[in-house]
Amino acid sequence: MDRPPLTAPSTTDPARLTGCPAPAKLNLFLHVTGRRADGYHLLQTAFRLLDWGDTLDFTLRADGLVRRTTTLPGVPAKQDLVVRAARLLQAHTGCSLGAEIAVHKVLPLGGGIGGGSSDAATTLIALNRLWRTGLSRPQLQALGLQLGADVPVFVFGRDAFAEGIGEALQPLSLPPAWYVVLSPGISVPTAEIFSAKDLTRDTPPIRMADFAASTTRNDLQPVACSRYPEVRDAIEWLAQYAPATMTGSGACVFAEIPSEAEAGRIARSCPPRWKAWKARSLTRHPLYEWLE
Ligand SMILES: C[C@](O)(CO)[C@H](O)COP(=O)(O)OP(=O)(O)OC[C@H]1O[C@@H](n2ccc(N)nc2=O)[C@H](O)[C@@H]1O
Ligand SMILES: Nc1ncnc2c1ncn2[C@@H]1O[C@H](COP(=O)(O)OP(=O)(O)OP(=O)(O)O)[C@@H](O)[C@H]1O
Repeated sequence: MDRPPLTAPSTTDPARLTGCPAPAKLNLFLHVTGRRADGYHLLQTAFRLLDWGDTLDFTLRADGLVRRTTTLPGVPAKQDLVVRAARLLQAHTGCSLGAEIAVHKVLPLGGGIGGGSSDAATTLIALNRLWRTGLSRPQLQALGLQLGADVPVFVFGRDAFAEGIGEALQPLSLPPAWYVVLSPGISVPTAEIFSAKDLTRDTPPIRMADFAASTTRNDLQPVACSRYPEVRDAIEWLAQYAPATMTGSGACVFAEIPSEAEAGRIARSCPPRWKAWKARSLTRHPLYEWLE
């Protein structure tokens, strides 16, 4: 069955925001160009937002408590990026209000499609509205960066060419596209891939203008494939249909497909041990208009 598109919820109830979308992202390419003194890696990447994601509900609490009302296997509430995002916004603004947060998880965990990061960004955007804390988009991007390198792009809310550790963002105009995203059913820990001895860390920087014409790749892919053969197998399977690449640090892999019908056919023919979805690109984050 087709999914309805991710859209902003109605905001008529001042105490509740229901069905706030948290879209997935793809890294169309990812080059590791260096390493900072603190161990974080300098990257160049193109982020593409997808019309496929989690949804979150927020209910105001007057007592200042932040409570997660849903469970996420393997992730205690205190470590959940949505709870951490809410507490960070509270601490940063001195806000005395709290919230109940329900996360309706659709995106696979540890998939390189930024699920946790996007949930965190949606929490920052939604609570900034519910709590009337009035932070601007750049202020929320900076706050998001404290939670993870992938959070700022979701607050930025558009496809982006990224540098730095992924936080220096320039808007990227890309034609609409359909993708098949395939999850080989495993989680790949991002830190393990970045810390691998055999990771190439000296790819020469490209210019944003050259992105489409350059030969690009995901520098994290060979490392993930050698440690997690399922990722390599998934790329090989999808590559029968179109050039296939890993997103982020894996485990998901994707390919751009010329039509929705073909993307649907490929997704349906995915081997039963894996999961595949068709997904359309987004031009803007569905909550884009909630920030100036
Ligand atoms: C691979 C990507 O998904 C590409 O968009 C991101 O770079 C990862 O972003 P993320 O999951 O938000 O990552 P974080 O939670 O900030 O970092 C997880 C771990 O990955 C490593 N890390 C992450 C980002 C980066 N530019 N360099 C790194 O070396 C660090 O060891 C860090 O401890
Ligand atoms: N709300 C959340 N949703 C998913 N994972 C979360 C959440 N909060 C904390 N986590 C933790 O973060 C880890 C990475 O999850 P996530 O799904 O964001 O990975 P990812 O798609 O590889 O992200 P990225 O592309 O940003 O590296 C999970 O394995 C989990 O332990």
